[in-house]
Formats: sequence, structure tokens, C-alpha cells
Amino acid sequence: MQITTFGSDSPPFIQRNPPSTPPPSPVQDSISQANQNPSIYPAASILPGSLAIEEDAHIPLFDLDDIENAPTEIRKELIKQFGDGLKDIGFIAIKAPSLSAIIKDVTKSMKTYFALPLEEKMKDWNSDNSKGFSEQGRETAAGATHADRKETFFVPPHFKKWPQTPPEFGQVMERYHTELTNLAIKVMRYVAEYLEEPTENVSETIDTAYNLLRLAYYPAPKSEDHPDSVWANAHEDLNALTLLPPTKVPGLQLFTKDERWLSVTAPEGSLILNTGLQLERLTAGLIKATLHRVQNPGGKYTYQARHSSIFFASWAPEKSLAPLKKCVEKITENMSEEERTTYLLQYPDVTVQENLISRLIEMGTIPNPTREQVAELHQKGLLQRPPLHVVEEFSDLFNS
Ligand SMILES: O=C(O)CCC(=O)C(=O)O
Ligand SMILES: [Fe+2]
Repeated sequence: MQITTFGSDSPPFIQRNPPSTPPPSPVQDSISQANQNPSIYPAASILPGSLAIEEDAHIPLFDLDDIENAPTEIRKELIKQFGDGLKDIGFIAIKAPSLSAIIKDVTKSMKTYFALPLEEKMKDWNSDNSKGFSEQGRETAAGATHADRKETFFVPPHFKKWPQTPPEFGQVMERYHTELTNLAIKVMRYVAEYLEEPTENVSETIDTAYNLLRLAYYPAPKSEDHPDSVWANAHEDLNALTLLPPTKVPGLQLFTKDERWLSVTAPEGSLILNTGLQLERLTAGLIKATLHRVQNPGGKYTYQARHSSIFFASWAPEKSLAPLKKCVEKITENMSEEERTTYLLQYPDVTVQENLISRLIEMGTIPNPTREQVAELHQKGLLQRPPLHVVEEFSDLFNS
């Protein structure tokens, strides 16, 4: 099965929404609390400044050239800081001045495109929502009461049906896709070095063929918008790693380990980098996918729109996400044998593709999975948080 062509409500493969029912596992506590407790997982509001996140996450900024050119001992230290940033905060920034020109072109093209009348953009809509344009209201996070307030243009690998306006759109996006694939491969080499793994275990199958680009236009809030509707509801990314340029209008927020929402910003000429569920599985949770969302920050930005170009790097569908031995040793070193066994149940030996399908079922994006699909995924230790209707339909499988 092709991974990017599921019939779904939303472009698949990108985000894991927080589950509507809190997960039982202790390691998911922060997420489940976030869902249950409105004071730490507040509904968004567009009222000026009402929920403005003024506190910045202060994500660390790295220069990959510094790492590359550093003498051995300093390189070791820089790699440690780089990996610890991903492990402890989940988001870092990397300097990318050579990409400034293409990022400018991408932003210009997408601004022109999204400013077109809706009827025009709808010509680029595809019924399976897995590529091209999607209008507002197409994507609702599981458990959320309102759809994300955004329009998107989704560019899967080998995309060919480019919009006519602006004429350079396709060429610009293809160039951006290639540049960011190269950068993702480079970043993964540093991740491998941090994990003390051979490069091929980590960066090998990051390839243009699996990487996806999502252009997002978040319209300026209007006074008639429902106060609970946000630009993008809280989620974790499903892929291996995500790269995105900082935007003029802020709005990206991460959920910290001590359960606070903080704003994610980075200097111009850099890219923000966060990691997704594929890397979480491969590292047995050593580098976890961090919960994040996008919402208008209020204040002087209250009535401003936002444009964002998000690049999702992924491994090949057949790659095994069985946790790497060294990562397992590190993360479980202080656990008892029993704790270790329980902990590792959440990271079974599954492929990228199996993980993706199970997540899409959990999110409701594949609403009617077959009995065979459910049985196989459940037997592999996936579908740990199945939607209620799936449990009811296949209760014998879940009770066995
Ligand atoms: O627009 C952004 O800043 C991030 C969007 C995002 O998290 C996503 O599309 O997965
Ligand atoms: Fe995301």
C-alpha cells in the first residue's frame, strides 16, 4: 500500500493528535493530563492577549558548520548539546543562512497562492486529501471540538499537479524539497553520532521519496471565530524529524516536560527542528516526540495571518522501528526488570508503515479498519489507544 494515499480526512503521515481518551501508560501521563486538565491544556482564544504565551522556550541554536569543523573533543561536546536539546526540549534551531533565498521564494509563492479565491484553490483539491489543496475545516484533531483553522497545500513525493499561479510555484517547492532532504540527511548523521550508532542505522533511508512538505496558511482570526478554534490543535509529529523556518507572526508552541506551553521562536536565517514519533520509537523514547500546537499569540498579532512551510522527513515504509539496543540500555538503566518490560511494551518491533497505519486508525483518519488490519497490528503491540468504536467492533481481539 502507498503510504501517502489513504482515503482520510486529513493529509496522513504528519501528526499524531492527542488521544480523546487518556492513555493508561504512565509514560504518556503528561499528554493524558494535558487532555484532562483544562488549566494545563487550555482552550485557545483569539481575544487580544487573553492566552498570549509570552514566555519563550529559548530553544538552543546550533551551527552545523561549527560542529563539522570542530576538533574531536569540542565536536563531542557540541554533538552532546545538540542531541540533549532534542532529548530534553524536543525542539532546537539550526543556522541555515544558505537557505534564506529559497525560504523567501517559498514564502512569496505560498502567499500569492493562498491569496487566490477559494474557488481557484479548490481546483487543486484531491478527494483523498493526501495531496494538493485542503480548505479550512478539513482537519480536526482527535478529541478536539473544532477543526484546525488553516488552509494547506500538501506536497507528497514526486508531486506533479502544481498550481498555475504563481507560475514558479512548482519549481520553487521542488527546490525546497530537495534542499531540505539534504539537510535532513545531514542532521540525521549528527543524531546517529549522538546515539553512538553507525550512520546507516539512522540516516540511511531518509530520502526524497518519503519526505513530505506541507504549506500552511493560518488566516487572520475574525471576531466571529469560535474562541476554541485554533490554528493547529496539539499533536506530535508522526515522522522522523521536522524542519520549518521561523515565521514573522509567531504561534508555534511546545508543551514542556513540566507541563507548560511555551512559544517556539528562532532567529531569521535559521530553521526550527523537532522530532517525531518514528525517532521516538527507534530510540525507545530517549528522544521523544514533543507535543506542540499553533495558535494566534494575541497582543499585536491578534488580527494577523500566518504562513508556514513545514518539511517532514521520514524513513522508508519498510524500515524497522525496533528500538536500538544502546538506547534501550540508556533509558532503562535505572528500571527494575519488571518496569523495563512494561516500559518496552510501548515500543515493539514494528515498521514505519505499521506504525503509521496504527496511528491513523487511532486518530480516526482510517475510520473503518479491516478485521485483519486490527488483528495484525494489535498482535504486534500496536493500537494501544484504539478508538472506542474499533474496540467495540473487534472486542474479541482486544479481550484475548
Ligand atoms: O506551522 C507551524 O509552525 C507548525 C505546524 C505543525 O506543527 C504541523 O503541521 O505539524
Ligand atoms: Fe507538527
